[in-house]
Amino acid sequence: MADMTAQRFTKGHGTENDFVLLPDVDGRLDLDADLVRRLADRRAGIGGDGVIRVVPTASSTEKAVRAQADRAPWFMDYRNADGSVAEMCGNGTRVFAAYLRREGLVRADEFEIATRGGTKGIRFEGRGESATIATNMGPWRFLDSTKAEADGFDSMVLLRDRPLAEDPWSALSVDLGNPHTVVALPESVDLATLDLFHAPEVRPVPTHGTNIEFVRVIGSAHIAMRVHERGVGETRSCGTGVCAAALATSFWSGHSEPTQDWTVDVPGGRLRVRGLPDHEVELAGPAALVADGTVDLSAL
Ligand SMILES: N[C@@H](CCC[C@H](N)C(=O)O)C(=O)O
Repeated sequence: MADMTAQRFTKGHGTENDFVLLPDVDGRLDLDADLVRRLADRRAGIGGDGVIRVVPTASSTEKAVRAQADRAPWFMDYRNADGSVAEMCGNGTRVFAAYLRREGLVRADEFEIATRGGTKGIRFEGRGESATIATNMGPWRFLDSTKAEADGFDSMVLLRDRPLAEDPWSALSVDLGNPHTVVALPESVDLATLDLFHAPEVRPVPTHGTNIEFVRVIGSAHIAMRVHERGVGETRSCGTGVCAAALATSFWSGHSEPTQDWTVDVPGGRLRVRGLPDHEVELAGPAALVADGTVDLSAL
């Protein structure tokens, strides 16, 4: 009899935003929040910012996902390290795409994948491990476009270690399928020394939580960013966050849509953000698959 607790996995990352990939070609794996937390645990498990189940779209239990099956045969079932489910993961799309290609599950240079945030287009630029992978992240929007247009900001962010007497920082909420709050750091604040260990406070409190990006402009269409991710904590990169940061900064510099490519430096590397027609945005960067193995799920 097959050992049902022996599960194959691949470890991968996109600009050091790291994931445990679990192939589930029969759609039989019962991936609950507790199992995700155990797999993502960096001491007792394999370790990762998130877990990605690689599953045929048609086998998903989620109706909105199954509806994508005609265009996108594979579903990126993404979970945060705390076990919560998220709509989208930008870096995850590239790692997922690299895995599908390496395993021969997809052979084309351009194809679509299913996510909870809708179908996303993938395009390989170049071949081999050094290929850049571009994801059409689809449509984006400011959560409160009226406020964005009027004030440039719609919320406030305060770090837990900063005295309450200090002014909170102004921020803008951007929806990339998942929620983001982008902070334009005042000149006097050093991005590198921010303490992002604790979740920053956001006002008004976002209904479904938020990922929070801290941004510093370092050149023409070039920013540096750090992020505190919903359901994870500080990570070394966040693809949807990088798009939100570039879109917000471009907006603050007077462009309602990005008019040129933006370069975004994160602690784990560098990513490219490009505005696309129809209010869509593209994210491009590397993906690496670094280890393969088998995990005994009953031992976690
Ligand atoms: N790291 C991801 C985003 C993952 C989901 C996020 N933590 C959320 O809960 O929305 C990315 O690369 O976009």
